Amino acid sequence: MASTSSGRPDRTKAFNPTRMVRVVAKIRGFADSESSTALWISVNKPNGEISDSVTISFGDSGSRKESCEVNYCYEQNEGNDLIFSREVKPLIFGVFEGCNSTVIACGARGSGKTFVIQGSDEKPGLATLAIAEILSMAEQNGNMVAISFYEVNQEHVYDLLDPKQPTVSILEDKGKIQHKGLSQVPVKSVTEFHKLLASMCGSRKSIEKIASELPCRSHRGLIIHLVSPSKNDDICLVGKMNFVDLAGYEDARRKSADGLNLVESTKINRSIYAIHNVVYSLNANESHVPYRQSKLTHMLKDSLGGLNRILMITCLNPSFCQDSVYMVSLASRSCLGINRGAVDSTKKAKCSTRPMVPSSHKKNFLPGSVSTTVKKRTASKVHLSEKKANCLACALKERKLFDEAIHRTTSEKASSLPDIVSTVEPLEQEENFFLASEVSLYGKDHHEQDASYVNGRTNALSFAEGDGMDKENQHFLANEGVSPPISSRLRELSNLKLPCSSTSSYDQVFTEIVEPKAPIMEQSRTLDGMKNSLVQEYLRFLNTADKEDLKRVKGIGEKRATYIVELREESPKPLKSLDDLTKVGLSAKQIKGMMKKEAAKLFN
Ligand SMILES: Nc1ncnc2c1ncn2[C@@H]1O[C@H](COP(=O)(O)OP(=O)(O)OP(=O)(O)O)[C@@H](O)[C@H]1O
Repeated sequence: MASTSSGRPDRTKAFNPTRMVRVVAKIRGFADSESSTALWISVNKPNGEISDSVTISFGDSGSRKESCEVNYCYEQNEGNDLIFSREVKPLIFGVFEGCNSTVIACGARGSGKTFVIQGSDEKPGLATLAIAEILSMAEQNGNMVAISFYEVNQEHVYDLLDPKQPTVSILEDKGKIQHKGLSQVPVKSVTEFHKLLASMCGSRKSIEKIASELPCRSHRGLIIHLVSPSKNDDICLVGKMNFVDLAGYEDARRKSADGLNLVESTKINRSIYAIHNVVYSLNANESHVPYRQSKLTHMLKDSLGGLNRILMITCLNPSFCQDSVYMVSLASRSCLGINRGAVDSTKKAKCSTRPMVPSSHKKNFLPGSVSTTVKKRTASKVHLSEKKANCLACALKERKLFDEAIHRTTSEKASSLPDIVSTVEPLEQEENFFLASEVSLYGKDHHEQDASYVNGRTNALSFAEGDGMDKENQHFLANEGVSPPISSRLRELSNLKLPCSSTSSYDQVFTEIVEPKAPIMEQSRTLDGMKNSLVQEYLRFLNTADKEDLKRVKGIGEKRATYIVELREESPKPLKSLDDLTKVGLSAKQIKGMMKKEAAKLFN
């Protein structure tokens, strides 16, 4: 352990001033029940163990290869103890200096998150190893240690150490975050820590049966609070170490193994996107960090920004899993900014060490993009029965702490139900929002539909708002605003020298060079193909883009963009052909005009 002569940790070894976020991957070992098939993941570590950036590729040599970059990747044979000594121990030194750290395990379902964070009796996880280390260091330094355990389920936070608490409220006062109703229990030894875990497991038995039949995807967190006496006796520095075992990512459209409905599943995925968005924003030094996009990120706010440290461990299934690829690509996106970052020495101390990525570059750098839309929603728009159903599921849902502990009995849950139903926390009341995440990279088609379910409104906007749209109609042909990505793409395609109509360029190219056997048929077939592909691309964009991107398309203003987003609640792909654009109030003439404008050569 690095420490100064006074016994305090050596800060210089704990901090790398240019790195706030580190993203590593861990390929899980095979579980006993699995047959060890050929691995579909390969890792390229250009500098071996000291590589600061490694490439992970997916698929065997014969199939499609996708790849992405992370800071490091731990392979199957590399255990929690190695990850602990290389990744977590340095963070612990920071905690003793009053600097918070957060270790987040993310990944698809069954990718080994719990195994990494909690581990097993024989192979303790990172949280267990950390508490042992922190307690030992605390003893030497005369610090006090306390812990909190919580679960975030469907945007409700539950105290796992106190079953009587209905929900934990996240309050913010001048940037300071309070977890109202979350207990902190002092811990003096690892044995005490294990006893606490065991006591939580005790209440599991009575409800195990019910719990096994109920939804069980949730985020689990451990906070290790450290109170350090400073040189100045009257001031205590408090450092926090967080461990978060995120709910497993699962494509919301697939039938959930634990009976979650689409809304519940989408909500979980949104909160997973939210934490990635926060990490990305911090990493990219964005002026606005979207902490309030989910309960978990709001809760962790004071452990994520500033000089605090984040270790994101993206867990990978050893057998093929598209969700795993998707998750690691999200995590990779968060870490790309690190490698391209530069220190902005003009910023204040708190920010000066954060990597800077010019905002104009951010989108271009990234292999994928996650765009977010925060939408305020009033309580009245939530159907009460749906809300009750969700609350019921939340209240009855039980899961072990890092998969072992259950904190409430059925009767306690039942008795707390009215509270839960009637309790709307300030955040939810005022900012009951939805995070729309649109992600494109691997498995794009497969996953992007989550974005389509982002808006909880069940009633489609009526054409009473048509006035506004009419204005948009009048406006759009004259509007020569900023071209959205789709426009550029359409133009790019339409600018190809294609056998489309009797344009001079086509005539020149084809009359001079080619002697077509059946020119007219060939030409019209190619033309139709191109037209069709442009139309499909355009429709796909309309079916998936977020509101802000939609608004950048000519002919689509605030009202129409809102309406398109709302249409998606009823069907993930409401616009299947150009004719369907009439659903959003565009006339056939306008549609033709719009397509002509974008791809004139094809639509003449
Ligand atoms: N390194 C490993 N070696 C052997 N088995 C492992 C390893 N990591 C995980 N497993 C096993 O794989 C299974 C899934 O692991 P785990 O429960 O940690 O995944 P998870 O990502 O937390 O799942 P979920 O998303 O459902 O919460 C478990 O049976 C676990 O014991």
